[in-house]
Amino acid sequence: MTCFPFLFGKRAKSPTGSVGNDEGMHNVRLYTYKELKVATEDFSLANKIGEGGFGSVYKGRLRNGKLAAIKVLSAQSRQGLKEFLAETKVISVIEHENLVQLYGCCVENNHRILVYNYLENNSLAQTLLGRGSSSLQFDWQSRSRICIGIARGLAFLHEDVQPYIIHRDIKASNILLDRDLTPKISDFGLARLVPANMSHISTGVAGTIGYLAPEYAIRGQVTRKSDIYSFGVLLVEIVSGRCNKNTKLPIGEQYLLETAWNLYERGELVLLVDMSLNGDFDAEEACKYIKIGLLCTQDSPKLRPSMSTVVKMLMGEMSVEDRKITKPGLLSDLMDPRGKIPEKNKGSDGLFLGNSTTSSEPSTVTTATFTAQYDTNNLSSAL
Ligand SMILES: Nc1ncnc2c1ncn2[C@@H]1O[C@H](COP(=O)(O)OP(=O)(O)OP(=O)(O)O)[C@@H](O)[C@H]1O
Repeated sequence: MTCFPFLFGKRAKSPTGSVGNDEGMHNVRLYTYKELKVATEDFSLANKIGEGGFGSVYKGRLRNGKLAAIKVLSAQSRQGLKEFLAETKVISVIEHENLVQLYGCCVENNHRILVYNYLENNSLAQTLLGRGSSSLQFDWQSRSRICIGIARGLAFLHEDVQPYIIHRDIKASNILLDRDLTPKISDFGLARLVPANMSHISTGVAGTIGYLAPEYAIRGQVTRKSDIYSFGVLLVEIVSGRCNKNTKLPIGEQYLLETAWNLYERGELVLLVDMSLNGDFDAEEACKYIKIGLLCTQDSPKLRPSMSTVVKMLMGEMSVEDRKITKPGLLSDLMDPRGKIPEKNKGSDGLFLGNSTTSSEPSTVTTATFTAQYDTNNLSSAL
């Protein structure tokens, strides 16, 4: 294995994680294609563990004996060498207990391959929300630990990394679990760096519709607050053990957030807690978590708490009760019965106006890229 040092500027450190080192130097490990080929037994089907939007993922054993998840980026998601290495450098210096560690990459010829720490217990999508396909048991304590861990990882990206990172694709399939069910946020490296003093960046939208904040889904407006919205959806999924949408349920109960809001209004939030816990949970805490989920998904980005506040609320260091909770922003509310977004819900320039106030933080507007992927006039099939 070849190891090349890259020069880095000085980066901040946090008590729970680190970004870079004081010497300003960091090694990005460059793997040869041959080593990764050997590690994955020629990228065999037997070693293929997943397929995502960016390419295929293989399990492999590296020469040093460590297991790795080896993500082979598809031709469409391949960047030029310079950009790829720049991004890899940024990602590989970020270390936190709740983030998947990037070991290094391979850039030989046209190959663009990322090598990550391998997590034994799959994603939350395949386990907790995987409808009995996993033997893992998630009692209330482990769910609570998972929620707090994800919140910490995201708070680290949002508030400790300089310049901060917006994940843009927080969802159950991007939360991997290690042997002890410690959650690790994956794919954060595929987000783009947003310099604190920069107002806009323009890149493709990578989110999954059910987790998207309305302002993101309609205007392609990406801020830390849109990540916080997605986290709120995920939080309610973890407590309820349900996916954000279930078409098998009667109309009116299909959208998890809508159900959560209705139950909140009726003072019956406890009914949303996963029945598979058989009542063995701290009801007050579970309801508090759902309330935090509702706060995170408020229609107005301004009303959503920061991730460090969310961590404090989850840990009981800050009260949720003194916060006014209004109806969450629901994309389904903006559509007419045919699944179209009426003109009145869009701005004069074709952007959604809704009833939200403008986010106070710099945002990313990627409307053109977004509409290329999802027809915003017909979101019902995607929702
Ligand atoms: N570090 C890892 N350790 C173990 N398994 C992993 C790791 N990274 C990815 N996987 C597996 O590969 C699958 C695909 O991952 P990937 O991140 O490419 O796509 P995704 O998150 O499922 O979808 P999308 O690309 O739409 O976000 C995951 O669901 C998981 O099962």
